[in-house]
Amino acid sequence: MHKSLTIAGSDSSGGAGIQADLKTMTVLGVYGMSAITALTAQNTTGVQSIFEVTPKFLEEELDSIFTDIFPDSVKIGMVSNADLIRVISKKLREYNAKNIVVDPVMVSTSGSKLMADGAKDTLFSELFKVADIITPNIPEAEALTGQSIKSKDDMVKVAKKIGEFFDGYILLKGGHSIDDADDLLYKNSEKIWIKGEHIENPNTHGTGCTLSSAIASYLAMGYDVPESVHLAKEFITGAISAKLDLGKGRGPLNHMWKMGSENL
Ligand SMILES: Nc1ncnc2c1ncn2[C@@H]1O[C@H](COP(=O)(O)OP(=O)(O)OP(=O)(O)O)[C@@H](O)[C@H]1O
Ligand SMILES: Cc1ncc(CO)c(N)n1
Repeated sequence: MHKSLTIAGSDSSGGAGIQADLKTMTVLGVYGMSAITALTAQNTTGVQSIFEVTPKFLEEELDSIFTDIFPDSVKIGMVSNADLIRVISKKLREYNAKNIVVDPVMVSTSGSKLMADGAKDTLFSELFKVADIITPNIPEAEALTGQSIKSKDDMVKVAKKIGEFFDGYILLKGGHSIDDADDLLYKNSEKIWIKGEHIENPNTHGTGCTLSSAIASYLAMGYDVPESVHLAKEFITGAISAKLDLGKGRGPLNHMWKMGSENL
C-alpha cells in the first residue's frame, strides 16, 4: 500500500482542503493520512471562520504520523501563519520526508484570505526549501513575484523569475485565469506545457487541492514529477468534466468520477 500525507486545513463543506485530499488519495488507491493546520467553517459561498491549531499541536500530529506510518509523499496546502510553516519545515527535515508537493494556498476560490499577510516570506524561506514541486495558480505566482500575468508568455517569464529562488519543479496553473487550461511545468529553463481544454463549469471549488494531492498520490506510487503531473491533470480534468452541481455558490468537483456507477 502506498501512503501519502496531507498537511492542510479542513473544509467543512468537503470540497477543498483535507477532505478533497483524502478523497483524491482514496480513489487513486493510496492510503491517506492528515495533519490538520486549521479548521475552517466554510461552504461553497465562502469561508465564514478559521480556527488555527497551535504550533505545538501540529508538531504532535507530525510526530505521531512520522514515527509510525511513514508517508511515501507529502502534500502541503493551507498553512495560515508563519509559526505553523516553520514547524512543518523543521519536522519534514527532521524526518527526512520525501516527495514533497507545496501548494502555496493564499486565497480560496471564493476570494477569502487563507494565509496571514506576513507569512509569504516564511513560505519562501522555509517551505520552498524542502519542496520537490510547488503549484502556484496565477494570482499566487503574481503575489510571489510582484509581476502580473496576462498571457502564456507572461507565465513563462514569471516561472523563470520563481526559478531564480526555487530550484525544484514549478507547476504554474493556467486554470480559470487564462482562456485555456494549459499549465506550465518549469525547471532549470526546461518548459513542459501540460495541455488542458477549458471546461465550462462554475463549480471549481477545490481544484488546486485536488490537483496537488493527485500529484502527491502518483509520486507515492513511484512516478516521477512530470509523469505525476500529467496523470494528475487527467484526474482533475475528469473531476471538473463530471459537472457535479452542489451548493449555492462555487460547488465542489466529483472526486469519484473514476469509480463509475457500474462499480458501486
Ligand atoms: N474551468 C476549467 N477547465 C479546465 N481545467 C481547469 C478549469 N479550472 C481549473 N482548471 C485546472 O485545474 C487545475 C487547478 O488549477 P486552479 O488554477 O484552478 O487551481 P487553484 O486556483 O489553486 O484552485 P483553488 O480554487 O483550489 O484555489 C489546473 O490544472 C487548472 O488548469
Ligand atoms: C481548507 C482549504 N484549503 C484550501 C482551499 C483553497 O481552495 C480552501 N478553500 N479551503
